[in-house]
Amino acid sequence: MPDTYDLVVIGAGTAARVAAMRVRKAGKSVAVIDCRPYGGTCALRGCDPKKMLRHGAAVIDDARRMRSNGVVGKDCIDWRELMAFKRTFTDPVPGKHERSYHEAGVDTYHGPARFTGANSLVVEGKTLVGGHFLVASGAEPVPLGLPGEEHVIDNEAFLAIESLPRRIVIVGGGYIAAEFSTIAANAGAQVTILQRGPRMLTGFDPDLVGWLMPRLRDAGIDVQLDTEVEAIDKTGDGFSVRASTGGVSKSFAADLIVHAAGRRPALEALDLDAAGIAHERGRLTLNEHLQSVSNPAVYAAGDAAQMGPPLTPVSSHDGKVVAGNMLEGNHLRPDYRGIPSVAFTLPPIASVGLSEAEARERGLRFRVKSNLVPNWYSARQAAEPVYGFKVMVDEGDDRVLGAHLVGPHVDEVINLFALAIRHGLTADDLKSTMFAYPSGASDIGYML
Ligand SMILES: Cc1cc2nc3c(=O)[nH]c(=O)nc-3n(C[C@H](O)[C@H](O)[C@H](O)COP(=O)(O)OP(=O)(O)OC[C@H]3O[C@@H](n4cnc5c(N)ncnc54)[C@H](O)[C@@H]3O)c2cc1C
Ligand SMILES: NC(=O)c1ccc[n+]([C@@H]2O[C@H](COP(=O)([O-])OP(=O)(O)OC[C@H]3O[C@@H](n4cnc5c(N)ncnc54)[C@H](O)[C@@H]3O)[C@@H](O)[C@H]2O)c1
Repeated sequence: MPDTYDLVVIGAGTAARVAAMRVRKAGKSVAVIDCRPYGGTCALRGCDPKKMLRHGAAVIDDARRMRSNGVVGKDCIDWRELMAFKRTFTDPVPGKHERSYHEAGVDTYHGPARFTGANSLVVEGKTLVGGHFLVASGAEPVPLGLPGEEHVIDNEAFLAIESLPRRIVIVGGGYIAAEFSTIAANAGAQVTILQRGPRMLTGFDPDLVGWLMPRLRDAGIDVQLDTEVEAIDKTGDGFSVRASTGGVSKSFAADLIVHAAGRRPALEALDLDAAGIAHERGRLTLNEHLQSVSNPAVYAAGDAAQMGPPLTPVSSHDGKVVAGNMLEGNHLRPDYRGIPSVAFTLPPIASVGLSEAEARERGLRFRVKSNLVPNWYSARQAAEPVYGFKVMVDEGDDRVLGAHLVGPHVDEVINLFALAIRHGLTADDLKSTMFAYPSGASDIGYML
């Protein structure tokens, strides 16, 4: 006999949890399935563990900048202890999540889910029939398609390594490369980033990325741009990563090679065709309500849907949208305006709203204020050599179109610009707000 539910959710990450709990609260029967420990990427293999390790790196970076400014002593990280600190957060997550599902009356299943029909899937050898299905299966690293790819570890493995190797090569130059290199280099590893494009962090403003790069290099990170990885060979004492820059071959010795070359929706194992769920080039084909265009019982959310940027707040937002649509019929659409994004480098770099290039492409009339300001108090009090901004304001209605920041506190300050963009505040609204002084926010008036 199949078990029947109003909603069957594939995945137990952020998007899944928000949707499952809302639908259950409305009195519906819900099952959640995950093939990994409960909690998802953010809590177990992404944002949260990464930021705990990064805090150790930040202490080292702080101490180095304050050297000759009153801070003395040896700065170093005990990697094993730092990892143990991380586990104080991550270890309890699966148990806590699963308990809270049970307390709410949600059934939990463990194992890979695979569709067997338009309204059924199989997990743990059991068939589950659903009124609705939510694909919240997240994302996975893109296959590199290189000889020796099996020697490359992913984010999950990196965030769990028990001892820090001496030489680390990172394939790719986006968020994960920038953040993991910051952690590893400050913890004492020699890190090389191999990025195939002409710059790192392509989702961020190019001028600000340019200002940040010397800080990565000062931390000891060797950034090789326009460098495409081609093959990985096992050597006597580790690996050799073969790459090419403008047709010239190079090789890099490594003890550990980390994947940071992008992620794609995790859909392959689901057998979407068995349920008649349309997909194209590795992405689900969804309507504006995050519902499959070909199987109306199926919705998707978060990294699996990739309608918005693959970030945790987006997964949570999507979860609310799909829960509302499944409960009351399609009436909600995701609203992706003003989503802030931060790469947690040292210092962090942040962005929200339109880029300068997008604003120009749209033919908008706007003013841009941009400057590198290490002489401002916020930077000086932290002996931070990199502090800069670029803010665009519409010439017509004075609304903030986009804000791009690099330097101390910008991972927090960007949220005030996000508030302004999402709620249509003007530059004047922001300028006339009194922010606590001295704080990162107290610089906002001077950026507009
Ligand atoms: C290293 C790293 C750092 C990040 N840092 C940040 C950050 O600082 N800020 C931020 O906003 N975002 C960050 N992100 C992105 C963020 O983690 C994701 O956008 C978010 O966690 C996605 O949530 P989700 O619910 O869509 O999917 P997930 O949390 O990935 O959940 C999907 C779940 O589905 C399960 N699953 C997949 N296939 C199946 C199957 N066939 N059967 C059963 N279960 C299945 C998986 O095991 C997984 O647990 C980071 C990502 C990474 C990789
Ligand atoms: N702080 C955050 O919010 C955060 C942190 C980590 C990850 N994430 C999410 O996870 C996603 C994946 O992160 P990511 O860093 O893996 O991807 P990314 O898309 O940010 O960057 C991947 C980079 O790798 C390069 N690349 C691809 N193949 C290559 C090869 N063979 N050789 C050299 N370079 C190659 C690409 O040109 C690209 O610039 C991000 O899009 C982001 O949404 C977010």
